[in-house]
Amino acid sequence: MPGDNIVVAVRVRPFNDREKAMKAQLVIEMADGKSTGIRDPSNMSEEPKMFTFDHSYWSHDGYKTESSGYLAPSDSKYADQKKVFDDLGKGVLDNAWKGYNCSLFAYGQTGSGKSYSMVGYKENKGIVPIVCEDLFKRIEKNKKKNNGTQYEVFISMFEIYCEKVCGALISLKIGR
Ligand SMILES: Nc1ncnc2c1ncn2[C@@H]1O[C@H](COP(=O)(O)OP(=O)(O)OP(=O)(O)O)[C@@H](O)[C@H]1O
Repeated sequence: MPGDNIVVAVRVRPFNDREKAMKAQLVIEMADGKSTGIRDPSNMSEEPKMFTFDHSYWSHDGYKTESSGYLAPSDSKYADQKKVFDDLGKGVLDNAWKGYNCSLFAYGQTGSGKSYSMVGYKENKGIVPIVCEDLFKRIEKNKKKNNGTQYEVFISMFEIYCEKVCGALISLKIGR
């Protein structure tokens, strides 16, 4: 979001096969795109504990799989990859163009959906590839307009796993 220094968002993904097989109970609710409620699974009738974020993305259900494989909203509540990019990625890109250093940080337990939101899978591209595509498209467009302008793009990507920091762009032979 341009103008904001820090934007915090949470996203709830669909149940995976393991969770479905164990008949996992849904304890999260998101009513208005900002608030996230968490219920105590041992006492579902109790009021949920409420938290407010810049964005609370409901991606648990309310989607259809298009023939391309893209998960598109079938319900207005569902936040697809485009919505997440429009809200979070576009601001990063706009600020990068203004010359600010920008960071995206995803946090969550294993399998919670960090890679899905950040990088994405196949047709469901995440924030990083869409930002890169848009960035290089805009560079190409500007290059045509301003003859001779040189552009340099620097990017770094890290994974912090079990408190160890690994460069995510280095060769697999050198890294993990
Ligand atoms: N919003 C979503 N919609 C549909 N599927 C999702 C969503 N988020 C995650 N998934 C699916 O859940 C699984 C786990 O997601 P992902 O790989 O992004 O987790 P992760 O947090 O990066 O895990 P790890 O820390 O182990 O790398 C994947 O199969 C992914 O496709």
